[in-house]
Amino acid sequence: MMEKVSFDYGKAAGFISQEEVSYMEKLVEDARKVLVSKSGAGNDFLGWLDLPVEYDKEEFARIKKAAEKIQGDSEVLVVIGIGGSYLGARAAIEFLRHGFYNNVSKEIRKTPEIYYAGNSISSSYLAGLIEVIGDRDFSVNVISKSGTTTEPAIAFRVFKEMLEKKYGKEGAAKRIYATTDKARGALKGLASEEGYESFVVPDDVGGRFSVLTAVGLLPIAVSGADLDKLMEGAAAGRERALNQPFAENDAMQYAAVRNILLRKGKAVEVLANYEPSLHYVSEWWKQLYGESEGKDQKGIFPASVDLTTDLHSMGQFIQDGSRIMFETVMNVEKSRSTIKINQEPVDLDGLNYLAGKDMDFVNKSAMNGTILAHTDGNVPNLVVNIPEQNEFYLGELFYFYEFACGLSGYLLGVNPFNQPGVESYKRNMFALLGKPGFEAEREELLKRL
Ligand SMILES: O=P(O)(O)OC[C@H]1O[C@](O)(CO)[C@@H](O)[C@@H]1O
Repeated sequence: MMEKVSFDYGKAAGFISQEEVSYMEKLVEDARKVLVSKSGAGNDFLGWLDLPVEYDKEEFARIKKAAEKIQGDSEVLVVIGIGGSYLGARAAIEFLRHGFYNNVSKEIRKTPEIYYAGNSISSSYLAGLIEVIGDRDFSVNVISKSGTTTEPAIAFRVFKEMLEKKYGKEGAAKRIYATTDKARGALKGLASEEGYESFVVPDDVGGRFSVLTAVGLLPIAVSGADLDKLMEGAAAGRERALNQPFAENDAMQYAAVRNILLRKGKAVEVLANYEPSLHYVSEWWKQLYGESEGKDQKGIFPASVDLTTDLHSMGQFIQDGSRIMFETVMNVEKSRSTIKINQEPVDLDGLNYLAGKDMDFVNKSAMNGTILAHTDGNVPNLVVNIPEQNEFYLGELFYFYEFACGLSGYLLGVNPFNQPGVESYKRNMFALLGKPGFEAEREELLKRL
C-alpha cells in the first residue's frame, strides 16, 4: 500500500467501541454530502475544497516568479499577517525547511531569512525585528484578506516607511507584495494606488483555510519549498477525503471519533508532536478548529503540546489532572535526520545501554510509552501518522485537517466557516483607542475600567 497521512484510533479502543464508531458512519456520510454538495451552513466559504485541483494557474506561476525575485534581491523577507494570514506559511516553512532556518548559514539555506510581523501589537518585538534586518536588503509580503486588520496594518505602516526611506517610493513599491481581497479593503486600495504586485485571497476561502492560496504559497515558495509537490499532496488528500468510503476514510474517521469523545465529556483536544518543527502546524490547527467549532457555546477546545518538552511541564496534568481531554499525537514516521548515540568507555552518565541506537529510536520509545501512559491515565489517545516531513505529505496533512474540520463542524451543528466571536475584542479596542464611530462604546467601557 502507498504511504499516506493516516489516522489511527486503535489505542482509544478502551474508550470507544467499534460499534459506536459505526453508529456515526451515517452522520459523517451525511455531513460529507452536505459539505461536498456545498449545501450547508457557510457554503459560500467552501472554495478551499477544490483548491488543490482548481487553483488559478496564472497566479500560481506569478507567485513562483515573485518568489524568485525576492530570493534574488532580498536577504530578508518580512511576512506581515495574523491568524490564517500567516500561520499556514509559518507551519509549512518550519515543517519543511531547516530547523534553524534563519540561523543557519546562507550557503546551507540558499534563500532569504523569513520573519513574521503584524501578529501582535508589541513594539518591542517590532523594534527587535528592525534591528535584526539592519541595513540589509529586504522585501515585505503583507497579507490580509479583509485588508483592515489592525495588527498587520500597523506593522505594514512601519515597514512601508522603512522601505520608502531606503529605496525611495518607486523602489519600495517593487519590494512590497500584497495578498488581499481582489476588490475590497484598505490594503487593496493601497496596493492599486502604489502599484504593488498583488495576489488574491479568493472570496470563498476564509483565512484559516487559505494556506494553499497565495496567502501561504508566496512565503512558502520564497523559503525554497516545492509548491507543486505541496499541491499534489493536497490533491491526493482531497481525492481520498471526497471519495473513499468511511471504513477507509481517515478524515471522516477523525471527525467521527473526536465527536464521540466530545459527547463523552472530553471537551479538550490536545494535539501533541514529538518534533519541534511541527510546533506551528499545531498553532495553525488550533486556529482552524478553534475558530471553526468554538461557537454557540459549543465545541472542543483545541490545545497543543510539544513533546517530550512539555512532558516536563504539562505532563503531570495530562497524566493525572482533570479528566477533560483526549490527545491526538502527530507521529512523523521517518525522522528527517539521524544521530547515533555512541558508546563511552566509562559509563558515567549511565547511557551506554543506548549505545548504537539512533536518537529517533529513543524519541519513538518516548512517544509509544507516553501514549500508553496517558491511555492508562484515562486520556484517549488518537494518532495521525505522517510518513515523513516533505511537501507532499504536508499538503495531504493540511487537507486532511481542513476536511475533517468541515465535517466536524457540521456534526456539531454549527457553521464551521464563520467567526462572529472575534469581533468583540476588536470593538472594545477600537472604542478605547478612540476610533471614529465608537464614541458611545468608549464612554461605557471607560466607566468599567
Ligand atoms: O486576513 P485578515 O483579514 O487580516 O484576518 C486575519 C485573521 O483575523 C481573523 O479575521 C479574526 O479576526 C481571522 O479569521 C483571520 O485569519
